[in-house]
Amino acid sequence: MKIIVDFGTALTLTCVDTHGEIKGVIIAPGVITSLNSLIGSTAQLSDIEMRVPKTVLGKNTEECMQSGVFFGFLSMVEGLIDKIKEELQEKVYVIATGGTGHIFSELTHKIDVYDRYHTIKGLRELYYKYKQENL
Ligand SMILES: Nc1ncnc2c1ncn2[C@@H]1O[C@H](COP(=O)(O)OP(=O)(O)O)[C@@H](O)[C@H]1O
Ligand SMILES: CC(C)(COP(=O)(O)O)[C@@H](O)C(=O)NCCC(=O)O
Repeated sequence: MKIIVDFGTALTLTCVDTHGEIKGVIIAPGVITSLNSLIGSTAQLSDIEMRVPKTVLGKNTEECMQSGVFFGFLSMVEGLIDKIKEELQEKVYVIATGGTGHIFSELTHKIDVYDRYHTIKGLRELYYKYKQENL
């Protein structure tokens, strides 16, 4: 079983079995989408440097927001991976991709590999599959 965690505009977790069949999907707001929404919905919170803070407890507004963004989303992803494992009772191999995926893959052992071009590779596979079938 594989889980593909896509850190894009949306944060999606797609679970695929060994036959390539989709077992189910989770869609949540993406990291930057969520941060932009927070900034846009408040008067005093402005943009932050995209940096992982040293401690989970922030001592100024920027560190507090960095903690929420990085450790918050990290905990969500780790928690969701565990919940999928629990539900399926199977070992899973976790692949991360998408805009901010490289940052999160370095923060957890629950992600096995970061593949920046995973979605594009999938589209290429589909292109050749259907091209062959239509010949
Ligand atoms: N190198 C990067 N570092 C940090 N954030 C990025 C980077 N590249 C893209 N993003 C953010 O990731 C999101 C887009 O994700 P991406 O995987 O590129 O596309 P899609 O939304 O189509 O899956 C946007 O919110 C964008 O701001
Ligand atoms: C969940 C998504 C917004 C993710 O988009 P992404 O972050 O990859 O750009 C996109 O895959 C989507 O619009 N899915 C729709 C699925 C449906 O309507 O069933």
